[in-house]
Amino acid sequence: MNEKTAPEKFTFQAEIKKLLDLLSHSLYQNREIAIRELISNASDALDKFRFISLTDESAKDDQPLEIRLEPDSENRVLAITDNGVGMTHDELIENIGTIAHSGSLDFLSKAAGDQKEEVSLIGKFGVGFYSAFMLADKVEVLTRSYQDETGYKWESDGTGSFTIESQADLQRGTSIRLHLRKDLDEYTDDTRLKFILKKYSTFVPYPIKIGEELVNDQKPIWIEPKNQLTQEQYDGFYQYLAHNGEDSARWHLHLSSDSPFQFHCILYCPQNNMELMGFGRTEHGISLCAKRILVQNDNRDLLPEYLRFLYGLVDSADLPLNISRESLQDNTVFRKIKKVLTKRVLSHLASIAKDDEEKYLEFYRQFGSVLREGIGTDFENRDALAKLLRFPSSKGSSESELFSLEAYLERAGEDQKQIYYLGGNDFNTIARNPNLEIFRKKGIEVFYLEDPMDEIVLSNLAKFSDHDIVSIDSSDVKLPGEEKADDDSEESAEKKEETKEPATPEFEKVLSLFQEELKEDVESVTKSDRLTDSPCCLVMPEGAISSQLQKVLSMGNKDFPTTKRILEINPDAELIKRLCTLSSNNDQHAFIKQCGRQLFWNASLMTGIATSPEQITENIQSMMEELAQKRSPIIT
Ligand SMILES: Nc1ncnc2c1ncn2[C@@H]1O[C@H](COP(=O)(O)OP(=O)(O)OP(=O)(O)O)[C@@H](O)[C@H]1O
Repeated sequence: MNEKTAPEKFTFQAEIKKLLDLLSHSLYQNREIAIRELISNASDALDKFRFISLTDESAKDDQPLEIRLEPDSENRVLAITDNGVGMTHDELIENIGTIAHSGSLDFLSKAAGDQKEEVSLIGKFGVGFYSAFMLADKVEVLTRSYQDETGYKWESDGTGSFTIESQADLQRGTSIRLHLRKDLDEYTDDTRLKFILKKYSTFVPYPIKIGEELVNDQKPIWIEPKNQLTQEQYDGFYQYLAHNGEDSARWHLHLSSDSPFQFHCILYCPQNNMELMGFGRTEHGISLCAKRILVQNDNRDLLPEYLRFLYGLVDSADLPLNISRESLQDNTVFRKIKKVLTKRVLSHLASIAKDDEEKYLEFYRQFGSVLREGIGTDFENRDALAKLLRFPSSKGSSESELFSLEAYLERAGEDQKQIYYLGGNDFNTIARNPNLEIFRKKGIEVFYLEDPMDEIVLSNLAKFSDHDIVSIDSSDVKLPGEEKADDDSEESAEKKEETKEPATPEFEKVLSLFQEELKEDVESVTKSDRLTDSPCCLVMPEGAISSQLQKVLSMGNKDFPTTKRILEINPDAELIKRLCTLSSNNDQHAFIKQCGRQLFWNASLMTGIATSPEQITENIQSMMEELAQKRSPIIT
């Protein structure tokens, strides 16, 4: 099918039309990144071809893989050409007629609104190719796939449609021909182009030529000794790998090893966590090379999921070149490299924390939400990960002051055998929770967990440095000193009972009236040892999960069985003392029950589990009416 056919005409998706409009009219501040995007696509196409030719004998040829820039100032055309995989007819339609990532348009519309540097993130969202229209008012793509005899020409002026027609005599690969916009003649100027290439594409691992002149040195910096590399070189390589608009990484880790297996590696931690910015789960992987040859550019198995935010490259002479993705995971060297990298990253984080806690916290505020996932998945490195966790606590003044489990234990008394936490909607609400009263009185620190994921992480961890980690809204929480009596012997249980003040018959009566009123709603009503001021609080029965966790789990599943709480009553609270004095009078029992119900509702409101606002308001109103009647018995 070599004879010329009539061009087929296609209309761009509506989304793409909007995108093209934005790219050509609004996002003009940093047009040079379009060159970077097109070079990056060319480099990807060369990677793909190199990988295919490793396993497919028929694809091999002697042509050196390279990228060429051909400026034609007379016709004001710049061509960017590669001899990579090329595209078939269907690939052309599929790859450059649809948007890969649905969020990209929204993002770009916002970026166009404030003209900020976010526009340099274009490449992240699969709109790389379309940036060609920032430079050109007509773009031609001449391409022939390595699998095809026929080549094709794609053409568009970026307004609403594109055409595709077959094209004879094309070499394998792709040539993007940019018909430059008015006033953009500089993009046919060699010096200007060299400047742009040096800025963005130094580390592209293929020769980039302008005419016959080589303009990048493709130096594999990862095999160089660390002390011979400059920060600029590390930054440049980071920009090349990450493509995220950041000038430099938060930190990098350069590792080299010769035995028991050989590998070189540079890992970079970005400044920002894109997941926090609402871009969904991070999808990029690590570039994997065997003897400097790229085997995969987005390997996601080389690091555990909870380190997915890292960018980097790993090169090992001990890895086979032509190995499938699946069997790579079973490869012994691959698995060992993964193990070493994980340990080294965690120890690097520990050393940052040791040297400069504030710097570590800056990292943790960005990536802690991803890192902590490891507690539930990486049992081998659990201890190291646990030391890297940080949480707000009663020692801080807001949710942004974070503390480690180790620092917590350093402050705890010697007789404290448990680590305490309390979950809740936000820092201030947690701080007002009556369950904390005894802890505050005794000066015992409690972690305040406003993020339910933190609670899942801590209940998953369960123990740290021989200390049980417990939620203080559990009925079996032990205060320091109490644990000693917790050896199940009857003798010690009796002693414990003896030290408690016996409940008065009046108080017992109040409890039994409350119990009668609330028998459907609570597990039991008991005397509290943890309250100092408030009249009551709700706690979870022994062994049950915490209130906050229960709330989160029932949000995801309406049928999740709710555990009935225990209502603890403080005999020293003013209100309770007064109810005790009324308890011998049978006529007052209905009122005591009404108070018991309202106290239960109040505690439910504090815990964020109240479900019947209309009943709560009705009850308060009827009590108010009664009070008002006493104050003003006659209506005039
Ligand atoms: N020079 C090229 N050779 C072969 N295929 C190409 C070339 N340029 C683009 N493509 C194809 O077009 C697709 C879309 O390119 P585009 O730059 O818009 O997004 P992307 O490269 O997939 O995403 P990103 O820019 O985030 O890397 C590519 O995935 C690739 O399949």
